[in-house]
Amino acid sequence: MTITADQIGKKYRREWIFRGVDLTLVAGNSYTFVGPNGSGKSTLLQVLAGMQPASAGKLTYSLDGAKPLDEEAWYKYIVLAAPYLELIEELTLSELLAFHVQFKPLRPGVDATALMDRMQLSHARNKEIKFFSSGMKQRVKLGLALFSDARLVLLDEPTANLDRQGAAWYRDAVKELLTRPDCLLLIGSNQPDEYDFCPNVIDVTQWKR
Ligand SMILES: Nc1ncnc2c1ncn2[C@@H]1O[C@H](COP(=O)(O)OP(=O)(O)OP(=O)(O)O)[C@@H](O)[C@H]1O
Repeated sequence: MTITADQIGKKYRREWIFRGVDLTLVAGNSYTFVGPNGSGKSTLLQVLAGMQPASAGKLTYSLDGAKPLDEEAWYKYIVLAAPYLELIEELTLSELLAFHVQFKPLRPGVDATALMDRMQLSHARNKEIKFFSSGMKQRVKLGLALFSDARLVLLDEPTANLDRQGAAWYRDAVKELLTRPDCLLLIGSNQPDEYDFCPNVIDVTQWKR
């Protein structure tokens, strides 16, 4: 998977959040977008994920050097974990995982039982998500992102609401993901310990014009 951004920009009403973004993001690598609150990290991740349309420029996704993918097919390759994305609160954890895998299978060798175990949430399998603590919900979001069979993994504020043990679990899981050469990891963060393993740190304020 390679994502190419050619002069992309995003504006809300008259305000450009970023402009003139040129990027080539290649599988087997991780990239972290940093910048102060309100600088546009989440917006850029959402545009790169195709969840928000760019206001200018062109974004292309291509697989293994082949011709660019149709925009309608992008979602098949993407998982995103972010504080602003909601889980389905009425489902139990078991039901949520069963629902999720209908659309996005888990990585080979990982099933729902193993994933609950990896998330250290087996004890809560029959609890409705609405009764989960904020840290438990964050583990679910990260677990679904890190263990789904997706080529593009986007993590916005990955350790939000996690305790020290949860943050250590995140670091182990994300490092395991980085061993996969077919996977492209994008992170939005203000917390160095969320991305200190990442060699490509990109300040989004350079595109604020
Ligand atoms: N739907 C929207 N309509 C109007 N403005 C928006 C919208 N979404 C975001 N913005 C504005 O875009 C700017 C960038 O917001 P964004 O959430 O991308 O920043 P961020 O760097 O992720 O911030 P934080 O570190 O606080 O999460 C902010 O000024 C925000 O108010």
